[in-house]
Amino acid sequence: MKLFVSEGNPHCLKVLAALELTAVKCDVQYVNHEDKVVQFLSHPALPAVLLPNGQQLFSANAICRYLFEVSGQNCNDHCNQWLEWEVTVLQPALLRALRTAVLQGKGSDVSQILQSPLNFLDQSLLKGSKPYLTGEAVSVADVVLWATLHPILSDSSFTIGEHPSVKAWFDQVAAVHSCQSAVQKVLQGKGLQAMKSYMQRQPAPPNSQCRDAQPCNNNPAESEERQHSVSEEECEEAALTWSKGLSSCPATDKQHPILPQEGKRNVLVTSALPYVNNVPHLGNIIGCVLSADVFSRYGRLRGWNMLFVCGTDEYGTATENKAREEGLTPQQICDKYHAVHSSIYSWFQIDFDFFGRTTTEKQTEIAQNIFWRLHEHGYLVEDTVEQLRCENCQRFLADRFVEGTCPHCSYPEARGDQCDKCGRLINAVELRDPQCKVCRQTPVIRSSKHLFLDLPKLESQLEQWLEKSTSTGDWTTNAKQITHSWIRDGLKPRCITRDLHWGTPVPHPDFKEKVFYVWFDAPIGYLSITANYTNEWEKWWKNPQQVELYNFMAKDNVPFHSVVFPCSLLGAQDNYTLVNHLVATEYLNYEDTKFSKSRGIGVFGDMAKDTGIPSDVWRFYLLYVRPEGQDSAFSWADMAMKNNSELLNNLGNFINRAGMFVTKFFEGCVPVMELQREDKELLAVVGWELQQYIQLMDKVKIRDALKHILNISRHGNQYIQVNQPWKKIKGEESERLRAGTVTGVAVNIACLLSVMLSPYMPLVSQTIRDQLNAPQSCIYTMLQGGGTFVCSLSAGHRIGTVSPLFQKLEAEQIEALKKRFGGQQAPLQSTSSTPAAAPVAAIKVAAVEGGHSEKAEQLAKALAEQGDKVRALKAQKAEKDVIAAEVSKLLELKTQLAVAEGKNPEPTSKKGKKK
Ligand SMILES: Nc1ncnc2c1ncn2[C@@H]1O[C@H](COP(=O)(O)OC(=O)[C@@H](N)CCS)[C@@H](O)[C@H]1O
Repeated sequence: MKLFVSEGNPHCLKVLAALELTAVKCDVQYVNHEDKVVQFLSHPALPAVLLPNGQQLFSANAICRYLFEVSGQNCNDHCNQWLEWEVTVLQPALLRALRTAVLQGKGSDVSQILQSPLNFLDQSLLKGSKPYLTGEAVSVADVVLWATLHPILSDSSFTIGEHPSVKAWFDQVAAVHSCQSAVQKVLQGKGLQAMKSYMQRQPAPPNSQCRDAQPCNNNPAESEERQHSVSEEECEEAALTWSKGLSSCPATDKQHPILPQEGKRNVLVTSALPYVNNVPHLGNIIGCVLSADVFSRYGRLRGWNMLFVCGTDEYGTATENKAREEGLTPQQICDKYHAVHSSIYSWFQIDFDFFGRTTTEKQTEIAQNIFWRLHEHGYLVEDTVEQLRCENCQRFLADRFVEGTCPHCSYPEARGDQCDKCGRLINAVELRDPQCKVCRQTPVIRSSKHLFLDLPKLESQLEQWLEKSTSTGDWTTNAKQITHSWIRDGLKPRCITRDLHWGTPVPHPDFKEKVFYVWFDAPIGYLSITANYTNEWEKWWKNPQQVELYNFMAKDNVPFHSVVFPCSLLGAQDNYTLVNHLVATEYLNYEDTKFSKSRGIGVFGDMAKDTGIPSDVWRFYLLYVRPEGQDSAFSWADMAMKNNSELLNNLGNFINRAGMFVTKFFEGCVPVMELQREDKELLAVVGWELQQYIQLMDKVKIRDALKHILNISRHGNQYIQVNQPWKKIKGEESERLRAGTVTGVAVNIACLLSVMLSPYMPLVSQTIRDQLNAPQSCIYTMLQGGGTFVCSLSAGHRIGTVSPLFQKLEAEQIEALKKRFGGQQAPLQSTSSTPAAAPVAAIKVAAVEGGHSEKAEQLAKALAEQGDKVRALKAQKAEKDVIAAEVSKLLELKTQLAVAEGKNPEPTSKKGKKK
């Protein structure tokens, strides 16, 4: 066996380390970077190994794996997964980092490029709590990842943030003698500079940002770079794929009820169930239903057997309050707002297979069944709780409906769960002078017996399941982190009953006046909604062997889906399907503030349709700014800009031009195409973008995948611009032929774009296919496997009538919309004659708005947001220091507001405040 390596080649480091570590017998030959060791490749590929049977390996990871296997150390699934991650995420990022550092001298960019993969590695090592990646001993995965990271992590001139687990692991592997010796051989003690000559010979890497969790770089210059690095083989392969044309597709019409099928990928998709007591805002829409819809549509196009369910979450205090506010019964509120939700989602083209609700008999039946199973297996415990009860309102008060004087700092407006002044957590019964926030009467303390889900008893089962689910499924990083922090802090029993009327009744005779807590009840809604769709619901929900479950939500919902609900199902011991892929977004904010249902801040689902902007454009923009990895913001000005630049000038312009050339220059029929090198390069680049799109969509990176669609139309526009078919069509025969080829390739790219757009902009996608008269099978063919870009509109194909797809959004129009819709939520027409009571927070804001300056208004807003932030952090059980820092900002804002309102910044007496 012979191994060929070159000095200064970073890929050779891992191979030499693996060779020494495994002690496999092998001749090592040093060659130049340009030497073509593997004859049948058009470009030099090093390292390479010549095996005893004459075959060659020329992927560094494959060589390492081979060496370990020969020495009897096989790579298990976990190890394979790390190798996969290294090659698809870490290595592209590292090469980019090396490129910027070594060739462009921009060492400061390295940290940003590597932040996301290093965070991921750090978290995984922390969670795995083993010295090495796959266990107690060094594996091929450790060698490969260590070698990739070595050039950067061993150079102290880079500051790349704190990754304590990575550091400990890296130092351990670096201390292995074989690794040190490999470093010496490859870098010759010259550090990064040893790699300069190798790096200079490498083509610019593809836009690898889009492969990991970082925001996608949408820079056309980088796409151009990718085009220049296409090899001869890639061109030929792309042309061969293209020439295969369409394959016939199986029937894709949905047959209800959709049930799991043998031999199919059966995918059950749930979107979090939005609360029925209000109109959903844009944050709710992107956080759950729209994201789930895009993934379900994509899955269907891929030929997976998908079922997508959702519905309204209808029980709980919030509904009771809304009913009181609107002078309706809770049931009337549910009926009214369920219809409002349905109509909003249908306008947004959310293609549920079933949109149900939680106030149904099936819900009672299934929730009570799970309850009894938990009871039977000893996972419920009783405890007595002291609560505040308002005799005037005749109900126990949830924490957020009581206010009083803080027992710690005497602040008179402390809430039932915390004091906004001193930041301490409060038990509502400890408040001095408590008041019911609805009627302002003084509540009394009553003891009440409740049932608790014994989470500590279920903890080990939960951890075992989590280990498997998070390592085999696609859980977003925030979902893993939030879950991890809950487990880290230790699980406590959780109360699952409430002294309310509006809820699923607790069936136990000792608790017959009580109902289930909404967060025990709501996720059971997924099951009952499916049961209302089909009697055979258990084929989805008691079938983990055959079904893969995706849950879509935003970060605040995570612990209920990753800890509490799985514990309910595990404890019930009925072979329930548990979540395999927990997909949580961060938050979408509104301009520079937070969406707020109670204060009516932001754009709400019902307003969107009144703007006159098509629902596909709303979908596009929300998906373009989908809070993947970090919070993002809806901005009117940005929406107009993205519409005008990306949809109109880029995507729409390309598709329209391609179609118009066919219409104008070729009488509506796709011309003959004779592919040249330049066309094949484009096919390869477009094929590569398609593959990236599929890889990202498979991993539910919806926002990043969208950027690849836009890259394709950018490539297409550039191709048209360079080739100028409108000029060539007037030239000689060969030029006219060239105009035909360019037009034919372009219109086929337009067809591909319609397929890729389908999950995002269903109407626009269908309109493009109608305009191109494209065969239905194009969708099926192009999304098969890892993505195949074929010629679907062959020469002679007659297209339909082409017309523009998008309209410009003018600055004045957007300003007017912002004024009209950008502030407060318009009240929905109430069906009762009683005027709707304004929520408490809204009254406070209104008071400030009425009497004081704009500054006070801004501060009031900021204060409310900061209050939300503090509460969210507490709910997420964030670190104490983090909470304390945010509480001190909150207090500072409070003082500033008091000053802006001309008041004494010290807390005023409650009596004075009320006046
Ligand atoms: N600002 C936001 N950005 C993204 N996603 C958000 C935002 N605010 C909330 N959400 C998510 O929306 C859905 C629905 O939220 P809602 O408060 O109406 O309902 C619930 O949280 C529960 N009824 C869910 C029971 S399964 C949710 O996923 C939020 O995380």
